[in-house]
Amino acid sequence: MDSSSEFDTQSTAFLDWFKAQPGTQFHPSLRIVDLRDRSAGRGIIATQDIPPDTELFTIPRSIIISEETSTLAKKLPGIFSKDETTRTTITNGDIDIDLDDDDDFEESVPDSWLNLILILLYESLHHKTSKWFPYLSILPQRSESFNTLMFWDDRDLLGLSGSAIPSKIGKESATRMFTERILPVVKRHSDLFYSDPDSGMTELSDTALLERCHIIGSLIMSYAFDLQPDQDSDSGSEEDTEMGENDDDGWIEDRGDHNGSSNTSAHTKSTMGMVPMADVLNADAEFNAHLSHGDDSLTMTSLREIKAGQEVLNYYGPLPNGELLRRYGYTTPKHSRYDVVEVPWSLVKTVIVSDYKWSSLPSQKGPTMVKKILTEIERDSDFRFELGLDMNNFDNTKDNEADVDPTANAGFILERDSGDPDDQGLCPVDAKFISFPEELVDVVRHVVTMVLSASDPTQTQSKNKPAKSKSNKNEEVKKIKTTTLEILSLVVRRRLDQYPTTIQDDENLLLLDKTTTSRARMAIDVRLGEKRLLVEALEWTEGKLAKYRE
Ligand SMILES: C[S@@+](CC[C@H](N)C(=O)[O-])C[C@H]1O[C@@H](n2cnc3c(N)ncnc32)[C@H](O)[C@@H]1O
Repeated sequence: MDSSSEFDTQSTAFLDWFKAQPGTQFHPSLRIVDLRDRSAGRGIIATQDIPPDTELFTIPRSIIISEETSTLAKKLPGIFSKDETTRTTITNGDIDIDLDDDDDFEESVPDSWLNLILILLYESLHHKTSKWFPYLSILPQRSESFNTLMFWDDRDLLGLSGSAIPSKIGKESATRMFTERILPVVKRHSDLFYSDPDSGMTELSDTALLERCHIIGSLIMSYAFDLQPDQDSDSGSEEDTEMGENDDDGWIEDRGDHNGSSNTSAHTKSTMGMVPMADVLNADAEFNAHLSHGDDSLTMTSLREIKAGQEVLNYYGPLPNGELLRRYGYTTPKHSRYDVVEVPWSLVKTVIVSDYKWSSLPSQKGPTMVKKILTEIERDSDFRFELGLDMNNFDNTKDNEADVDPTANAGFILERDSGDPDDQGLCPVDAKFISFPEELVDVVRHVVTMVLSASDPTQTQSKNKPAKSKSNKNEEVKKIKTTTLEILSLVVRRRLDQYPTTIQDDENLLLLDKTTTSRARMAIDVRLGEKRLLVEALEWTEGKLAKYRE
């Protein structure tokens, strides 16, 4: 059988299996299709126009793979008990494992992500006899099937030089966690995990098991859903929850980050599950379908009319392309509205101390004075807190440095004002850069004020200095503002310099280089999007400066 007919046969077997499960529904105007020609795997399209608010498909909770339905969870109740005695906190790509006093973590792995890895590991080792066999058959099972950053080699990752995204892959911390939390469970219960005589599977080596854990971990990251208890019984307005909006901030995202790289605690009340059919949908920043979580079933509904031939699209959240690539292994033009650039505090400091020409300071003493002011700010924990320099908000690789220098991981995130998608899944307004992060502006302004006043003779001389006139004061405020903007402009330029290629290079590569492989192309999308954001920030800053200079 050639690859395309095998692909279609598996899709058909899966659809037949799905329809045969009690409680499922599948709209007759939908078809599962092969989108591999545009590197999008399987997807679902409408075969006829589908009106808004139509139930596209319904998935009973009984066919979701989760702790509630898994055989393994029933066989090892101790491990899957809700009585949690260990805690895994995931922050910025680093994972702290906080073991119970008796260190008996093996019998109690509470983390919903780890639980689902164990469950899927068990199901994959019992593939042929699993009640989910047709579903498991359409899920990616080999590392070559993934484009998520976890599986990129060093050469692929070179394409992302300059971007902060490679520092968030977290492969080592995931390996450590699998070694400490998954492998001991599998070894202790090898009779269960390798009990399927049809699989012909002998016990896997540690290396092979770890490889499987990475594949399943990545599968969960890009396919699993956070299962909310029952949205319909929420206290919020029913219409809102049905439309998939929560009360405070718009769209509920079905997916958390389960690879340890956002400020997500993996220790949440909701469980995670693999939801057949819902995970056949691809997604984009503009989408036309939404999954709502009912008591007994989950329902995918159309948010607006879906024309015949159009793809049904879900939503993974307001993710920048770098993050979309890391978690899901693809990029789209629409997601670039959410692109971000990280600016480390160390770069801001270099600009303030070495790059910026402080015209009001004597040339020899200047840098020493600026350095002294910065050191005082950094030493004072109140100041650090006030100016946002206590944030360990990115770059998980610098743990040891953080012990010595509490500002080692501090930084700022530049982004556009992008708004939320509306209730039809559309983004009606263009995303625009409208300001630097408040903390960055505050800290630069603070340093500027201190440096300027330290170098102003009227501030440092006598006790009976003359009171400043109003116009002098205005001049002073203007000087602080322009200096702050000039420094910010330099910061952006220096940040741009950190990318080995220019925007023009990248645009030419996209247009001219026909040999560009798909990973190389996605890397260009990420770095180009980030550089375009920086240029927008630069133009915004220069526009402001021009106004002040007038
Ligand atoms: C939940 S699955 C969707 C079904 C998937 N296409 C398949 O063949 O099984 C998520 C994965 O689909 C792919 N995907 C989702 N949306 C996409 C898009 N707009 N363009 C390209 N690939 C997409 C990515 O590989 C992602 O990790």
